[in-house]
Formats: sequence, C-alpha cells, structure tokens
Amino acid sequence: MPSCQVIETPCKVNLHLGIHRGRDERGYHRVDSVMVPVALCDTVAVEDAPELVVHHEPALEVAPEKTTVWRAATMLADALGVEPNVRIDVVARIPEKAGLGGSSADAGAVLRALACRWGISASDERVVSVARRVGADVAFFLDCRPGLYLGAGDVLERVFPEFDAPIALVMPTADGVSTKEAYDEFDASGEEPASYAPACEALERGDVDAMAAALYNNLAPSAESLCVDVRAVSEWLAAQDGVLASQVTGSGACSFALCESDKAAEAIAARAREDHGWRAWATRVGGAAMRENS
Ligand SMILES: C[C@](O)(CO)[C@H](O)COP(=O)(O)OP(=O)(O)OC[C@H]1O[C@@H](n2ccc(N)nc2=O)[C@H](O)[C@@H]1O
Ligand SMILES: Nc1ncnc2c1ncn2[C@@H]1O[C@H](COP(=O)(O)OP(=O)(O)OP(=O)(O)O)[C@@H](O)[C@H]1O
Repeated sequence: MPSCQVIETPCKVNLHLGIHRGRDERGYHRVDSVMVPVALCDTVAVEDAPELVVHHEPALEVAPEKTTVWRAATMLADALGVEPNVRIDVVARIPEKAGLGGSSADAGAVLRALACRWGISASDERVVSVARRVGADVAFFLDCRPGLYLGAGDVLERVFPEFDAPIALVMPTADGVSTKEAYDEFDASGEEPASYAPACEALERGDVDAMAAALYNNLAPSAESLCVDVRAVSEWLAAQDGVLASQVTGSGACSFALCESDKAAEAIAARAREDHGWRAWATRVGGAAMRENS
C-alpha cells in the first residue's frame, strides 16, 4: 500500500434518466438511470495523518465536516470499526450543481481509496451501503463503468462494455440547479418515464448513433423551469453542427452533446465560451479513454 493514494475520478452523464412518481421508504424517488463516465476529472489524494483532515481546492462554501468526502470517510470507518486517520485532498475541476455528480465522484473515490487501504473490496456490501447513504449517485463512482442503476438510481443492475466517443459539456454561468429542488419541481408536474431499454441496447452494442437516438431525461423539464439558462443552453446545443444528439444531464444545470468528432466537440465548447460566456468542456465519454492511478 503506497502511503499516498491518488485517484483521478471521472464525472458522469445520464444517457437515460427516468424518474418515477413512486418513492421508497427514505422518500427517495424510484429512478431508472443509465450512467456513463466522462473524462472531466477531480483528483483525490489520500495519505496517513494523525486525524481526519479534508481539504478542497478551490475551497467550498460548506465546512469540511459537511462534505460528501468527510461523510464517506467517517461512515466507512464506523462501519469497519477503524479510525479515519487520513488527510484527503480534493482538487476539483468538475463543476458543482451541474448534474455531473461532482460531489458524488469525490465521495466514491474516497471510498475506493479507503476500502483498498483498509483491506476490503470496493464492491464489499459495507462499502456499497455507505455509498448509497452518502448520496444516490455515489454507488456509480465505486465502479465508474457504463451501467444501469435501478432502485433510487443507486442499485447496480448491470454493466456495459466501455466505449469511447467525443462529448461537449456546456452549462450556464449562473448558479446551478439544486438536486432537491429539481425533484420537488418534478413532484409538481412530472410524468412517468419512458423505457430504458433503447439506451441499454445501444450500450450493449457500443453503437454511439443508437445511444444518441436513445438520450432521455424526464427531469430535464424541471431543471429548465428552475433555471431559464438551462433551456437556452440545451436549445443552442441541439442546433450546433456536429452534434449527434444532446440532453440535460441529471438535474442540470449542465447539458451534453454526443459529437461526430473531437474537432466538432472542441469547436462547440469554444463557441459556447466565446459567443455566450458559458462554461464548456470538450472531452471523452464511455470510460475506454480513461486511465486510473490508485
Ligand atoms: C439526478 C441524479 O444526479 C441522477 O443521476 C441523482 O438522482 C441525484 O443523485 P445525488 O445528487 O447523489 O442526490 P442525493 O444527494 O442522494 O439527494 C439529494 C436530494 O434529491 C432527492 N432525490 C435524490 C435521489 C432520488 N432517487 N430521489 C430523490 O428524491 C432527495 O430530495 C434528496 O434529498
Ligand atoms: N465533495 C464535494 N464537492 C463539491 N460540493 C460539495 C461536496 N460536498 C458537499 N458539497 C456541497 O454540495 C453542493 C453541491 O451539491 P449538489 O448535489 O447539488 O451538486 P453536485 O454534487 O456538485 O452535482 P450534481 O448536481 O451533479 O449532483 C455544493 O454547493 C457544496 O456546498
């Protein structure tokens, strides 16, 4: 075990996000979620320390004790009966409140690092249970492979082969969308979702055109009504040359476009920044282009 573990964690987009009106005993909505990793990464470093220290760069507005990273470390230590005597440094590049799962990615990376440090598998039931208690998206970041998640969007049903495709991510500069507010908005007006089968079939075949045709998110109207700029971004993205298809990811405020080429993704991200002042990235989706150091 190296004294310092360094993990580059990807973020995610939802190729299919289907929210049901029914909820579980925690009050969480039943969710069908087909998630894939995106190579816009945070760096999470874990090393020995006299006591738990959590540091984010750039700094967060919330206290370290309130972060997903702190909660993940203390909850796993409790579950295993060990002391969380580590320092955790997060260098964040994944934007907050984007629907890209940034805070969940950090927590997932911490759980993977600590599971390895404390001698258990990241797929151990105790790790998975802590992940689900930290947040609905965290279970995906224990594995980071394209997958279908059911339950509250936090129970792995099946994984798919990795693939590699160009993607552009674009989000407004205004404040992002709060996940809870998006779900509350869904309760007021949302409808039962379409089937996740087309997204699964496309992933099974590694067929990016079919993935583009299958993009679906019935939480997007909630994000668009909470933040008008989300609608402006998603409409603009859909109209750009070189876009196979686009969709809002998760509860927004970021949208993504599967693109014909890296060049198209780069041109779209540059235009979004230069012509509109939006935040934008050209990167890769699917997991095959990502390499992990841990
Ligand atoms: C929108 C998605 O990002 C899609 O992948 C996820 O469903 C949200 O995952 P997350 O950000 O990890 O969400 P959490 O931090 O667990 O939950 C934030 C809030 O969203 C609502 N929430 C979340 C997940 C879910 N299945 N039902 C819910 O109603 C709850 O009000 C919860 O208090
Ligand atoms: N590790 C973390 N990284 C970033 N934000 C965190 C973290 N832990 C707690 N937070 C708090 O959570 C807020 C973001 O929560 P929220 O779940 O809405 O977005 P997110 O996890 O960044 O992305 P997503 O919308 O994709 O779920 C931040 O504004 C911050 O106050």
